[in-house]
Amino acid sequence: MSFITVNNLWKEYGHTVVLENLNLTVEQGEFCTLVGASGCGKSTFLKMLLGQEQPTRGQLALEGRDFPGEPDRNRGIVFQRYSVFPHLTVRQNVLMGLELEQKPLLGKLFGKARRDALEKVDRMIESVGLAHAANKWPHELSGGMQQRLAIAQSFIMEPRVLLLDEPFGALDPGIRGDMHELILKLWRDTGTTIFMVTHDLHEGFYLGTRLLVFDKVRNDPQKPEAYGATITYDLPIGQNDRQTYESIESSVSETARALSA
Ligand SMILES: Nc1ncnc2c1ncn2[C@@H]1O[C@H](COP(=O)(O)OP(=O)(O)OP(=O)(O)O)[C@@H](O)[C@H]1O
Repeated sequence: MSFITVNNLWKEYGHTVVLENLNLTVEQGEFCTLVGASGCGKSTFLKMLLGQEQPTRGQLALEGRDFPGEPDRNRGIVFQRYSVFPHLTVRQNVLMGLELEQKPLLGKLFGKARRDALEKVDRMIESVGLAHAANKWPHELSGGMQQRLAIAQSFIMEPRVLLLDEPFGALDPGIRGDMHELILKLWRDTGTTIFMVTHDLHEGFYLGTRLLVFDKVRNDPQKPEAYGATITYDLPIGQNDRQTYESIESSVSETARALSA
């Protein structure tokens, strides 16, 4: 049995078909990168994996059972825009998830439980390269550092599935390279299954283990909402040639033009 099974999955909003007939199996520990034209439903797919949206039709299974319909601690998400708490320091931001999990009502840990949690927090902060900034406030951090913090917040919860929605999209190209190394290191250390959306086809072509291209195979210019996107390429990373890259780039650009027309 596969870790994640997607079987003839559809997502519609009213009369708009966003995703159609998605079929996919993903094993535990894979790192899938999702690319595709803007509006092709990549974030919608992540939301279904998170439990924030439900499929209209088809099956989405985790270890053979329907995905839990609500977000839970097994699934974490990092967005492009920093999602940290502005009124908490770096250390408090990372501690927060553990406190809420262990003490959902009080939101505070005490004594040994707090010391143990803080040890874990400090190890995590160190591993994302923020040890020197542990007591700083989010507004004192650069964009890259805030994103490191958001990543630490997610990994501290040890999610089995981590969803990254364009996590590096707002960062300078120089910083993105460092972030790629960071996410690959954390992924290797933890074995978390990752789905990462990116608009950068280059990024999709080398980061992780597998590239999934979301694209429309049918399009009616008179009724653009009639057909959704599906997975048109499912390729192992590192085994792709120039020609494949160019044909993906050209078909994604064509869909992007059609969607923005
Ligand atoms: N809650 C909603 N209600 C109605 N339509 C929605 C809703 N959420 C998303 N959509 C529509 O679904 C389509 C896909 O959106 P989605 O954000 O998943 O695309 P995307 O591929 O992630 O785009 P981008 O790359 O720009 O983030 C869009 O046309 C969007 O307007």
